[in-house]
Amino acid sequence: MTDRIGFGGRLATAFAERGRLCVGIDPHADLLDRWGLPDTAEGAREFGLRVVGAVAGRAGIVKPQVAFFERHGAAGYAALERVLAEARDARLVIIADAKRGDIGTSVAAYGEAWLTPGSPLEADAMTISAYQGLGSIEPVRRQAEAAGKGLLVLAATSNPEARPIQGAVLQESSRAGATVAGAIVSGVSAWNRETAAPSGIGSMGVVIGATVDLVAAGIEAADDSGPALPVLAPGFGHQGAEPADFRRIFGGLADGVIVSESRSVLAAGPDGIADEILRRLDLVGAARG
Ligand SMILES: O=C(O)c1cc(=O)[nH]c(=O)n1[C@@H]1O[C@H](COP(=O)(O)O)[C@@H](O)[C@H]1O
Repeated sequence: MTDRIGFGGRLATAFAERGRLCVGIDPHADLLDRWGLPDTAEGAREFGLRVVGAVAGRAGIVKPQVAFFERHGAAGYAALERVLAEARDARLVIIADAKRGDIGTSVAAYGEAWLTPGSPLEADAMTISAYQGLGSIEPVRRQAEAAGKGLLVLAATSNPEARPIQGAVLQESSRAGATVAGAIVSGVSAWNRETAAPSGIGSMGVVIGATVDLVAAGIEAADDSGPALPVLAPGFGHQGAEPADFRRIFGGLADGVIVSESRSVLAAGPDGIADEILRRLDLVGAARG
């Protein structure tokens, strides 16, 4: 069933009501230890449930990093399903940080897993890579549009090793002369403008690290004729970027920025996380609305 509000609409509501902080759910082994939990699927489940409990009623968006559950095998997936169900019940916007990508027929199976309403792994949006060509993820784009879900396509990631590849300049195609990152941002922006967006934010977005120099990466601000482009922005907190700087960092893309933090929030531990979420929300406070 099509959700008319769509990912962009749910994001706009979350921004207006709870700010734009997204809390990562990354059950690293050392964090589990700090939280007094075992490094097992049960530990990851308990960690995830407690993070969801702390976010609910404070911030509006969570981003489970799938790999930290996947490393526990089938039991890890069962744990993730529980955490996702709890986050859905709490009406949080869920971004599955799955970073999938493949040729069309295979990538569609990923879309079914993460974006199909009723799937045990159902999220509101997923991270995806287009390094097999933007066209390779078209099937997931269609699935997302039909189900009112969102895509966040890796464009310029926060890790410094990404620069030589994501900053490489295209030789052929209609986007010759653009960097890989710039071409992904302009391609996804075009998709975003084509997607019906009843709110001011669209549902097709990108991932750009807050540690990235947008000009050096060849990324131009979206043209402002359509709905804002959702921009999942990790790199705040532990990786060094300051949440309060997000407008300066993202310039013309700032309206769609999701300020994502994992370790900087999670390191507060089970007793401190609720206050830390409120503190980080205050830092991004100017962003509300
Ligand atoms: O897609 C992501 O979320 C992501 C993209 C990126 O460019 N850099 C990046 O760090 N991430 C993820 O964002 C989170 C960052 O975690 P912290 O550095 O602890 O805030 C991790 O879950 C990463 O997998």
